[in-house]
Amino acid sequence: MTNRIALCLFAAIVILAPFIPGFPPFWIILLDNIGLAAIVAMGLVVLTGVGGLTSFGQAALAGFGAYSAAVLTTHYGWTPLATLPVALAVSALAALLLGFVTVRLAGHYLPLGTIAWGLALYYLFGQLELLGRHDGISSIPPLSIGPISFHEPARLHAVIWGALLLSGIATLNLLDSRIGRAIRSLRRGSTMAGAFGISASQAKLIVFVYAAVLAGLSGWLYAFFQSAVTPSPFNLNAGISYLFMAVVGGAGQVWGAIAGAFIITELRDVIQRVMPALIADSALYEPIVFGVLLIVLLQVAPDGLWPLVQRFLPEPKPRSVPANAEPLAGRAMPVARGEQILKVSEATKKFGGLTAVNAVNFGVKSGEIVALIGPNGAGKSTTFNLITGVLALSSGTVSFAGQVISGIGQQRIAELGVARTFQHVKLLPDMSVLENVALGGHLRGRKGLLSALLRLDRREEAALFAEAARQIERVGLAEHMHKPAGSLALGQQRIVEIARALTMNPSLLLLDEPAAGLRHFEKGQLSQLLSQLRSEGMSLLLVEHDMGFVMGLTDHIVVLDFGTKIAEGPPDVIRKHPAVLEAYLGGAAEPKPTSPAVSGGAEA
Ligand SMILES: Nc1ncnc2c1ncn2[C@@H]1O[C@H](COP(=O)(O)OP(=O)(O)OP(=O)(O)O)[C@@H](O)[C@H]1O
Repeated sequence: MTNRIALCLFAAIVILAPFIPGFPPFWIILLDNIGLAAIVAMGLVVLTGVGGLTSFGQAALAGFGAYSAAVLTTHYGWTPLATLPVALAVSALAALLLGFVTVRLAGHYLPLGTIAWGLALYYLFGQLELLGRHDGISSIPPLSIGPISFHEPARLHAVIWGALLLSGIATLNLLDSRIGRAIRSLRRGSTMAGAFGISASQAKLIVFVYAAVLAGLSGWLYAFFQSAVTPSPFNLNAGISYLFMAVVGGAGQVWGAIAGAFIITELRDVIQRVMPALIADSALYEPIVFGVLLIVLLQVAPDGLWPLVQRFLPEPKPRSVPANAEPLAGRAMPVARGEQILKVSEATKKFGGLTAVNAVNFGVKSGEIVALIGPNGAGKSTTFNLITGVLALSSGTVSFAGQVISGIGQQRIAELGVARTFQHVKLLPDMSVLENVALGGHLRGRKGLLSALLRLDRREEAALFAEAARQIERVGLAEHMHKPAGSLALGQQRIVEIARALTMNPSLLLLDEPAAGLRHFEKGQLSQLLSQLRSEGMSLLLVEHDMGFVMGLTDHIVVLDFGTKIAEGPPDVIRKHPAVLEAYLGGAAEPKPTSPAVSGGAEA
């Protein structure tokens, strides 16, 4: 059973529950509170659980939805339904404005930022005359759609859980989309996302607005549920509570939001019912007991409760790879074979007093494999970062296919067709190899948020996954396609990164230590693959410490030492170059082969 069908069945049962004879009205109210909270927590599933952005301010965003409904119906006589688009738009706009400032904050500054505006908005709600100050707004008319009134609890209950169902399906759709993968990539930092043309700040803003719209929807429903709105349900405590729901339930999982909302709401309710029977002045101790129970819960299930439940559920079926998907559009090589595709001119990078790369010049011709070698700390990875736009040059330029690319930004460089792998593998370990590789095709897709939410992106997704599968087969990892990327050996993870980069369909491929961690025969296979790419016209620049691998494969070698180029030329020349021998072994011998030549080239 798919998640969507399970969600529909579950929501249907909950919606129909009040029609069971003898179903206590009090339970309907409890279920409604759970549903309302779960909608907000659903946004946090994507924002915090998937995107890694912690927000304590979601309750305040729900306030925008609630107050929009309250003001427009009571002050201006709008019909309840007409206020819905406004409530969602106001919440989205507020998130957009707050997000512009907040998502740029990194580390603990981000949650602190959300606390700051969460507090500020709560006090604002309590001060504005229009919003009735701390007394709020009462006498909100019951929700109605045309002639149908939802005054009756069972009906409003159906609307709340119907809204939760739609939110859950939209969230599942979002997570299973090109935009969803971009959001997931945020957890590995903006450098990895940027390498595939994903704007981290844009992805953060999207997820921020999405979570705010869900919070706004919950707030809008709350206004009609309570028939009154005051600032207290939108204070910082409520914001913390929503975050707890997402974390306790299992941040990152749609079912986790529902489980978390259920547990926190029910726990609070049980404490409030049981404690007065046990001790006098129980109200004093309730928050303490609640806090202790939460800590115990988090100790027992640090990843949340839903992953514990999942252990008893059948394994989800691996994603099927469409056999007859349309091929993705290709990319013409930007320069003719043999012409210079990459030119690094006087590239210099200073970190404070340290010159990591010092006026380095070299080039890569189309259809050529060039190696950048040098002892540890020579400046190789820094040079990669300068070429791919991760770091800004202190001086000098980098040109790609005749166009200066220094300063144009990581994303634009990726769009031009420069793909890379990383020295320290940057995969999403919980995601399958297939999904990780599909991330590399981000720029080859076009479908945005709306298409993802409405699932109008299936053709494009099929094409992206077919391409990802093709690249995985190409690098020889077909049997691992459906495994979590983190379960593979480190050497294999490096190969997954190559498949991911190839899915971008690059003209220039930069590989940072691709052979590290591979066994002898795997190095042979990798060498064959890279030779094959070269014969297809792709250009490659690689950083590699394995001299046997480098000498047997490359056409040209550039040697750095202490940030300065000390030699360049074909492998035969480099192997005997006195400056290279000096840099590597103090002049005692040739650069030491750490593996035999693997591509039929000369042994180092
Ligand atoms: N962000 C940074 N801030 C300060 N210094 C840095 C930074 N990045 C690199 N360096 C320094 O720049 C020098 C070159 O580092 P780089 O990582 O480019 O070397 P490398 O040749 O790739 O080495 P290795 O083979 O060990 O990976 C080193 O001295 C390193 O400590």
